[in-house]
Amino acid sequence: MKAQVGVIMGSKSDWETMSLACEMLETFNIPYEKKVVSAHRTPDLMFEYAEGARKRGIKVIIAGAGGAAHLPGMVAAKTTLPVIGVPVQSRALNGLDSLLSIVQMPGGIPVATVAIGTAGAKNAGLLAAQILSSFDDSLAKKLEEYRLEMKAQAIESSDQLV
Ligand SMILES: Nc1c(C(=O)O)ncn1[C@@H]1O[C@H](COP(=O)(O)O)[C@@H](O)[C@H]1O
Repeated sequence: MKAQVGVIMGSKSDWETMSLACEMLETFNIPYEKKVVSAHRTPDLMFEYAEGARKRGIKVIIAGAGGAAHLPGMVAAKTTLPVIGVPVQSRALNGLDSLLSIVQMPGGIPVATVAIGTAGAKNAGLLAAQILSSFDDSLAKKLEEYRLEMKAQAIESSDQLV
């Protein structure tokens, strides 16, 4: 099936984080593609990817990068698709550098920035699913079920406070 979500990351070393976004997309049976693309190391490929994404049927892009994390913002500059930015936790500055590089976009070029690290990556997958659910009732239903399951687990967890 044709990919609806493009999951890109600055390096293979980001996969440990970005795989959480992919797992979430798999939970909701959303077809996706994954690729290493870097604003710094493969700028031409990044432009090509961003410019061609909509034409190829991609509806949402999830872009993760660490450190000087320019990838999400630069991809957003070259497409009008929604871009979700995942700040990967860096070793030197714990991901604060990644977060600030992604979140402070200039007016006119938005990136929906999630939290640092794996929790952010998981939410990025979920947010992509929620965006797609605006035009897909069966996906909206699956998201409702996911919420109900989470609620039941939270309520049950009280019994485990021993
Ligand atoms: N921030 C970027 C970009 C970019 O923004 O285009 N490309 C690679 N990187 C980041 O460099 C970190 C270290 O990469 P390596 O582990 O390959 O040295 C990764 O977290 C990657 O996202």
